[in-house]
Amino acid sequence: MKFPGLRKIKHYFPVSQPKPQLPSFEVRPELDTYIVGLDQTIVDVVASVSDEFLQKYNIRKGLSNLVEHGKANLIYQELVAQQAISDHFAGGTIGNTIHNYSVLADDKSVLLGVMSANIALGSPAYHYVCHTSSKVDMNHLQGVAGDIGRGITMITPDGERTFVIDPSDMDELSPDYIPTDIIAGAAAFVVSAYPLRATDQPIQQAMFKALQDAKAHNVPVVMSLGTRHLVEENREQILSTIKDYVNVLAMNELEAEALTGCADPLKAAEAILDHTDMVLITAGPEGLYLCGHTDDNVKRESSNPIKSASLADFNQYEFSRPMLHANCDKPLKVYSHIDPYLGGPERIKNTNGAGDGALSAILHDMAANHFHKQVQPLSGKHEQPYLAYSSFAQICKYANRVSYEILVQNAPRLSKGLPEREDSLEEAYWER
Ligand SMILES: Nc1ncnc2c1ncn2[C@@H]1O[C@H](COP(=O)(O)OP(=O)(O)OP(=O)(O)O)[C@@H](O)[C@H]1O
Ligand SMILES: Nc1nc2c(ncn2[C@@H]2O[C@H](CO)[C@@H](O)[C@H]2O)c(=O)[nH]1
Repeated sequence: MKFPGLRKIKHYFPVSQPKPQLPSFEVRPELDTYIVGLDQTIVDVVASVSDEFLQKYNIRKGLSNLVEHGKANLIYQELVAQQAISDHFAGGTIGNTIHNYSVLADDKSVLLGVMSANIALGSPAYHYVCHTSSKVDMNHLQGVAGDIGRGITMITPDGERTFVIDPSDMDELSPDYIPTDIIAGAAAFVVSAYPLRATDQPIQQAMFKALQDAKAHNVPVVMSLGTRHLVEENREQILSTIKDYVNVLAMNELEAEALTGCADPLKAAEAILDHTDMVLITAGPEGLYLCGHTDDNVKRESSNPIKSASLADFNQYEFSRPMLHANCDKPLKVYSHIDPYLGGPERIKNTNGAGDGALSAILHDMAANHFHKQVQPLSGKHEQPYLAYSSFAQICKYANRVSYEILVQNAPRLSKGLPEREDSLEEAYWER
C-alpha cells in the first residue's frame, strides 16, 4: 500500500520495506523449507510382554502384524488386565520420521494422513496430538469419524519390539487431501511401503497421487520399507513403485534381504542401486550403510581406513556427496558404513524407531541442502545438483548418532534435539 502523502517526520509505517512476516505454524510453500510425510496415523500402545504371550496369540516376533479389530481388542484387554501397558506414544513410521526431522532441524514439516474429527481426552488421537512436535503442520489432515490406528507395541525381555496393528480409520485417507502445492514446494516427500498392504483402501490412491505430484515437481521421494514380511508379501509392487518413483530407499537388513535376496547388506545395496539413487540399510548392532551415486568427476577419496568386505575397498569414495543417478555424467556407486555410535548404548531401552531416527537425520541433511541452495545459489556447494549437504561418510555419522539417541530413550520419537554442541551438520565438529 502506498503511504497517504508526505509527513514531516517519519512515515507512520514503512512503505518501502516488505511487510514483516508474522510467524506461522502453517507451512507457506514459498517461504519455508520443509518436508512432507504421508502416513497411516497410529498411536503406539507400549506394553511389556513375554515371548509366551506372543506365541499364545500367534504373533510374529519383531514384525508389524496387521490384525482385525476383535483380536487386537482381546490382546489390548489382556494387557490392561495384566497392567502391562506402560504408555501411549504417537507412532507411525513416517509420523515418527517427520517429527524427529522437525526436532532435529528445528523446522517445519507437513503430515498428510487422517485424524479423528472429534478428539476425546485420552483417545488415541489425543495421545497422538500431545506427542507430536508443534513444528509438524497438521492443517492438511483429513478428519474422520472414527479412531486413528492403534499399534500395540510389545516389548519382549530382549528389548525387541513386535507390533499388532489395529487399523480403525487410518487407511481412509483420500486423494482429495493431497495438497499438490504443498508437495511441490517441499525439500523431500517421505512415505513408507505400509500403505501398499492396505489393499483396496483409499490411502493407496492417496499415496500414488502424492508420489505423482512429487515426481512431477522434481521433489526427491524417500521411502522406508516398514517390515520384512510386508516386503516378502508385496515384493513386485514395491519394486515397481521404487523404479517409478523412489530416489532414496531406507530399510533394515532383513527388509533388504527380502527385497534383493542378498543377506549381505553391501551386496543388497549394490543391487538396489540399480533401481534407485540412494539407499540406507540399518543393521542393528552392525551399524548402518549409506550407499548411493556420485559423478565420477566430483568423487572424493576418503581419508578413513579403507574397508573391504563383500565389495573390495567399498568406502573409498565415501567423502563424495550424493547425487541423483540421472544427474551424473559418469555415475559411480559409493558405499559408506559406520559402526554403532560409541559401540551402542550400555543398555538399550528399546529399539523401536531407531531406523526411523536414522532416516530423519538423512532428511535433515537433504533439507539443509535445499535451504542452502535457496539462500546461496551461487555457492560452490551447488556447482553440481547434489542431493544432500554433506558427504556419505558424514551423513552416516549423523544418522548413527540420532539412532543412538532413540535407543537410550523409551519412545520412538525424540523429545529434544541433540546436545547443542553436536547440533551441527558441519564435518568439523565430528572430526574432534
Ligand atoms: N543392538 C544394537 N547395538 C548398537 N546399536 C544398535 C543396536 N540396534 C540398533 N542400533 C543402532 O540403531 C540403528 C538402527 O537400528 P535397526 O537396524 O535396529 O533399525 P530398524 O530395525 O529399522 O528399527 P525400526 O524399524 O524400529 O525403526 C543401527 O544402524 C545402529 O546404529
Ligand atoms: N504407518 C505404519 N507404521 C507402522 C506400522 N506398523 C508399525 N508401525 C510404526 O513403526 C514405528 C517404528 O518404526 C512404530 O512407531 C509404529 O507405529 C504400520 O502398519 N503402518
